[in-house]
Amino acid sequence: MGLRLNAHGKINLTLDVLGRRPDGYHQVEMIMQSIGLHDTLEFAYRPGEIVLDVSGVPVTAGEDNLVFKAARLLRQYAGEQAGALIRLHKEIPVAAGLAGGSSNAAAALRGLNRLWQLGLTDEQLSRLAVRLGADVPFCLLGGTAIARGVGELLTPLPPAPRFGVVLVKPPFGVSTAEVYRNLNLAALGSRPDTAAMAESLRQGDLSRVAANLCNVLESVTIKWHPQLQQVKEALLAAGCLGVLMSGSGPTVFGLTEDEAAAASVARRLVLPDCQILASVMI
Ligand SMILES: C[C@](O)(CO)[C@H](O)COP(=O)(O)OP(=O)(O)OC[C@H]1O[C@@H](n2ccc(N)nc2=O)[C@H](O)[C@@H]1O
Ligand SMILES: Nc1ncnc2c1ncn2[C@@H]1O[C@H](COP(=O)(O)OP(=O)(O)OP(=O)(O)O)[C@@H](O)[C@H]1O
Repeated sequence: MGLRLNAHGKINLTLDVLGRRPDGYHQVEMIMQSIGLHDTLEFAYRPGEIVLDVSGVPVTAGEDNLVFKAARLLRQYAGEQAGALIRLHKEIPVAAGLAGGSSNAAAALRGLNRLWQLGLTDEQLSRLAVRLGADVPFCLLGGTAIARGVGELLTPLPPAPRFGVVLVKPPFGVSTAEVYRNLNLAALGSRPDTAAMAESLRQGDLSRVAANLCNVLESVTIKWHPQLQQVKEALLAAGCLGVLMSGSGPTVFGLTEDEAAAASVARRLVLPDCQILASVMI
């Protein structure tokens, strides 16, 4: 297999919801951050058919896999004679709030654009990306960015420090659609200060970054799963400087000075049934 791409997960350092649109989607303002944890996609040309082979964390290999959907979308430009064998190896937990599927879709768009020599620009790919999911345009861009609109209007921020990230994935998933649907916009409680978070990142000030972590979707997911509050407390007790739920959850993350400190916290944590991973902001 000639072409190999990493598809990185993300965490949300802030997540604010500004309103509900007539189509049911929500206007958001959030600071998104890529992390080292990644899946891998390999691409080889195959005339006339798209074949997807999945290994690692179990996920559908059928037509509802986002890699398949991305390939279908791009094939409109390549023609039916174009095809590919795509090998997807999954490490990112599924339905976790880490954009695993979205990052796979973004990597599929990038990989097949190259494999089929389509020459689509980043802007063209981004317009296709949002049709696959609100997080997919960010996953194409990567790094650190403010996302607005439904998540597709991106303002890149300077590269953030490589702070360590401890990820705790409880033994259940949540539906992003259900979480948004149950959000009470009239009673959001504390809201993120996006500008203050962007400035804290620019200064590389971990204690200020920690103090500005805020995600309004916690009000829904933690109410449904109060054990997430205990996970947050356990991460703080184990030495993380700040903790937050990522996206719609249920993964909770803690921040440390660097990846080695994250690995040390991950080794010390005892949270039965939870998956615990050490990673880094990239
Ligand atoms: C929670 C986040 O992951 C934070 O980055 C995103 O806002 C969600 O991104 P995503 O999972 O890629 O979202 P999609 O797959 O496009 O949408 C899943 C469902 O979430 C809801 N949704 C998503 C994004 C958004 N801005 N408003 C919404 O209301 C919609 O009900 C949608 O049917
Ligand atoms: N390649 C894929 N990897 C993971 N999940 C996929 C993939 N393709 C389709 N899915 C489906 O997408 C749903 C959401 O999975 P995903 O891991 O992307 O969730 P998530 O991390 O909560 O995403 P986000 O943070 O973007 O909301 C799952 O129900 C899963 O079956």
